[in-house]
Amino acid sequence: MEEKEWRKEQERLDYVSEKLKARIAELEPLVSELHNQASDIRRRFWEDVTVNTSSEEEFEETFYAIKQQAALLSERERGHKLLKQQWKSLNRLLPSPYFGRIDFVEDGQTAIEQIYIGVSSFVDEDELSFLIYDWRTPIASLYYDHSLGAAYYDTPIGRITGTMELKRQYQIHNGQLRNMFDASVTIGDELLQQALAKGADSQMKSIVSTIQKEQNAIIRDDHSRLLIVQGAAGSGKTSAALQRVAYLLYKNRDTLKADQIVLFSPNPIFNSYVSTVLPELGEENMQQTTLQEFLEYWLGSSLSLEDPFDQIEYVLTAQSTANYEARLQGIKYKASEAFLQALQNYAQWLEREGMLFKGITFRDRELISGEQIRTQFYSYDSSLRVSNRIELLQRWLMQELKQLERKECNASWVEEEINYLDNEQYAEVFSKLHKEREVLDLAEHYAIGSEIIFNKRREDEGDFNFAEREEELLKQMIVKSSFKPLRQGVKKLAFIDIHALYTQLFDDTAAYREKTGESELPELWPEICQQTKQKLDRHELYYEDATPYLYLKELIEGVRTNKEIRHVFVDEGQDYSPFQYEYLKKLFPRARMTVLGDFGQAIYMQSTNLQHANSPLLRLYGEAETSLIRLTRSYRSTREIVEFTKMLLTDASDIVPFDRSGAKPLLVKLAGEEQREQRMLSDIAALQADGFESIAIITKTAAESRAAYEALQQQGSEAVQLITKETATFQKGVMVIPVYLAKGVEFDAVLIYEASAQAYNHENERKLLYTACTRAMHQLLLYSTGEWSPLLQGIHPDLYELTS
Ligand SMILES: Nc1ncnc2c1ncn2[C@@H]1O[C@H](COP(=O)(O)OP(=O)(O)OP(=O)(O)O)[C@@H](O)[C@H]1O
Repeated sequence: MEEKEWRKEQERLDYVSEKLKARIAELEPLVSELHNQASDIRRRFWEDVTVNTSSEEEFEETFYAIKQQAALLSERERGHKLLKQQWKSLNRLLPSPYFGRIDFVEDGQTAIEQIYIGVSSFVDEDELSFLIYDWRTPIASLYYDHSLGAAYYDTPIGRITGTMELKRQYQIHNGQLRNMFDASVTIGDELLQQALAKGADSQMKSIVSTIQKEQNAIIRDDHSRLLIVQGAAGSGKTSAALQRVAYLLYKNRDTLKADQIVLFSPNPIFNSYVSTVLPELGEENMQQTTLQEFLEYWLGSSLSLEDPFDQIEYVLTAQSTANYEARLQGIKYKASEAFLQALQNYAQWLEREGMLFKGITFRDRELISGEQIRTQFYSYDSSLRVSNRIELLQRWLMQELKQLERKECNASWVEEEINYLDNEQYAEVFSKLHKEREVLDLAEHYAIGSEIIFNKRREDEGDFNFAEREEELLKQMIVKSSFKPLRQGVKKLAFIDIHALYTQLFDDTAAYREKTGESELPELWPEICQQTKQKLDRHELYYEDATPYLYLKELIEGVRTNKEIRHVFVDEGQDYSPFQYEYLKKLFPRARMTVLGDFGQAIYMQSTNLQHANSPLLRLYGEAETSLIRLTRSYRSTREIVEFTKMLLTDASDIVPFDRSGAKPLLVKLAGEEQREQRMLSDIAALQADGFESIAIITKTAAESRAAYEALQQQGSEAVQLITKETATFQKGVMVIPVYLAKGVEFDAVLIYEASAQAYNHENERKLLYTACTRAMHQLLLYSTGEWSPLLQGIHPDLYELTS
């Protein structure tokens, strides 16, 4: 029976492969023909239109000929692009046309429908029979959501119910059936087992053939304004997010383009790690950025911004420096909703008083003083919002500048400057004069006419005084170009002194309370104020100040929104502050948001709990518009690693390992650093001999990474890469990496460089250690040159091996 089934399936596969090949062969000449046609049109564009502007009619004709030619070209180019896409997607299908099948009988029908599912649809010549269904079609969701028996799927016209009689998975390589499983309950664990047993890669892979039911709910969520996913380490949050992007692009293909989706990722390495998933699924990549990149862009070059990596490095290493405690309190407070509210109140206070403007100066003269601007600002109707008044102010300043510019033409420096003009500038004035002269010529005909008709003497030719006019124009030109930066400054609202407005918030406690109405302040507020001001005075900004600074800027200047973006994805969402979420919401008013994260990995001080009953995230869009999905099953690591790592968390009872077995984590105790380095190198050699290609030595900080890298090199290791915050991509191999840069990424084996009490001693280091250990897929080794970290001491000895 089984052999017969296998043969039948191989026959169908051969049939579909032949069809695919035939269609590819059919398309190939069309693709290249359209390509040739388009290049031909482009090449001969100007040969085929006769440009004639001698009369209005000829001109019109030329205009339409060009328009027609351009339309023809764009139609051919569009046609070519479409066919090429089809051709590409067929070629993508060819080696492995589908990965699943379901047999479904709709209620009230007798016929069994066989649905084969692949990465894109393929329809037979009759244009009706689907030989392959795209995994994103409504019917394909049956495959992910149901097991045998009663099943249903939702379509735009309603729910279809029926019975699923068969669910089958295939492994197909190069058109050959390699494996076939009939699944019953979940999507065959066999395929998943095989997928998870594979080695780590420097690029993430798509999970399309093994998407799990709870992940499918994330991928296909169509209704939430905000979708929050709280998922354990390795539960497939990032994978599901990328599949979701592909789904959204498919479902809304007529209205949504890839560049209307933006993904905020934790670091540049992660960007390159995930960049191949969507192309693998035949879709274009969405926009990817980090919050840092984004903040830097909006802050411009006037301030130098600390990055989150330097901030965490400070938090982890600067315990003994002065004001450390104040900085920590500052980081926390500036991330809070309370500070957000304080800034909103401050903006209201500024409606009445306290606005600060920079005067407009020109050649060391103050043309318009800050005080004048302020008086003008407060002269506007006080019921107008600050941002509206700023708009009025901007117009007023432009007018003022226009008048001042006119006056400035008579200044003595302008006359002097005329002598230094270069030829080009003269030529420009000359051509302008010439144009005026032409206008004059035209006017001449008119003047002769009117002289005769009205019997009135026209103005003398000599009335047009070239020399005088030339000087006047030259002066205007000089002043205009010197005023250009002033006008640009007004356009960019440079006259608002945001720097001083933000700084004055930190003047003293009483003033802060008065301006913001804030009552609860961090205990060390005076120190926080001092620190913040010192930094601002150096034209630098702490990372925790960046978003509030920009937020205040937006409150005053009016929000600079991006209405193009329809979907915002935030990965490692626990690392963003409530403040930052509020900011993102404001910036992308037309976007839906998907936030994926794990509070167990919240290593930054500004973290947000994603699922807590009073999580600020739940309030962001209101609970009615928010959905929360929890993922508890962890796919990345072996059962042994998950059982061990979950004990590192205080509340991890609901993390469930996927049933894949491997070696227990190994704790290696060593007498000193040199021994540790030697032992590590020999362990790495053994791991490589076992076939593990991607191995990470994870350290707590960047400083420790550098030290580890140097120590290992001294011990003779050559092929180790050091990963720093500047590293944009990584190759397979052995690398040393600080834990916060390894976020979101995974390795075959992870070696924790130093897991002693000296390295991980405090509660706030728990999540760091957890994040580091959960990067391991197959093997986890921890080293210590001293007492074991107290965070490890509570773990039951059965869950690991101990050696020295
Ligand atoms: N349904 C699935 N089928 C196959 N592999 C899966 C599936 N779900 C997750 N995985 C694999 O598990 C690993 C972890 O997935 P992913 O990185 O998406 O998890 P995550 O929740 O974002 O992890 P973390 O929060 O720890 O960064 C990846 O190797 C991914 O391919």
